[in-house]
Amino acid sequence: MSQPLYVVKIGGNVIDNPEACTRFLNDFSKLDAPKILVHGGGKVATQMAAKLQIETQMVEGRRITDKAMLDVVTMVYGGLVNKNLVAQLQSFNCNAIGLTGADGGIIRSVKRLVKTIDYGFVGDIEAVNAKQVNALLSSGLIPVIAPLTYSIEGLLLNTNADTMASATAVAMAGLFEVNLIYCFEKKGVLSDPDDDNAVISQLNPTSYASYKASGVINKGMIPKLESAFEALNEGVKQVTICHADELLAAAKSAAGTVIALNPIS
Ligand SMILES: Nc1ncnc2c1ncn2[C@@H]1O[C@H](COP(=O)(O)OP(=O)(O)O)[C@@H](O)[C@H]1O
Ligand SMILES: CC(=O)N[C@@H](CCC(=O)OP(=O)(O)O)C(=O)O
Repeated sequence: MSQPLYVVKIGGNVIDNPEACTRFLNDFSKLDAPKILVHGGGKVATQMAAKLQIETQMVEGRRITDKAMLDVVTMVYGGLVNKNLVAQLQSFNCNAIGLTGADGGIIRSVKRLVKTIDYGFVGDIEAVNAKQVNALLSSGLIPVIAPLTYSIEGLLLNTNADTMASATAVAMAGLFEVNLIYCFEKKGVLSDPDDDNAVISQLNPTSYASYKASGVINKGMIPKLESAFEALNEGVKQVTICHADELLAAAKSAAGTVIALNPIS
């Protein structure tokens, strides 16, 4: 059996809350296996853009990214957020190295082309260089990956952080037994968006389709779940969506929503 690897994604609402973010990073540093952190930061980018009088527009969980917005997200994700996470992890004895998908050529994408919507500088992931990521892990470093990728034409592209985590988990599944954990500010996927305790303990494609059709699952939860199912379909061993304070319990399948391809008996 191959070695375990955690791929953990932390969302923007937690990053925007300094105390919650510090608690999460402390727990992340305690995960007792090789690990990778993929971060978002959408909320911070929206706030920074507003300060610069740049309006944010999201379509189906993705940010419309013109050149001005690309400059904002590059500064916020690749700089401010990524480097602060790395510095804090160092204080927890976790030797983190901050990277965008362009660094070390780890995540390549193509400019997103959708006939009806011009997303601008947004990337759809094409390839993850698992060998390069593994070289970092082998030298004892903990990769902390910002949601920016590169194209073969040399563009830097804004890329949904949930799909970055899923694609990274899938690529690493060839080398490790991967446990993918999405952490955010709710206790899991909720059956009632107004009740923070209404956690769905297991979600499969059939129950997902029905919650989505009824509007219970919406917005940013859609790319998160679609990338979660894709990860399982492509060899990732376990996928969980949980509160950032419950990472260590979720790592033992004891918290959050477990995503499954078939109903779990
Ligand atoms: N059924 C649901 N359960 C939990 N959250 C949901 C649900 N449907 C929609 N959401 C929304 O999805 C958001 C998470 O998506 P997103 O904002 O992209 O998170 P992240 O910051 O982790 O990337 C939650 O903050 C919540 O508002
Ligand atoms: C293309 C696209 O939408 N990119 C995302 C990347 C950040 C992200 O995904 O952040 P969260 O995980 O905090 O939502 C964005 O700019 O919002």
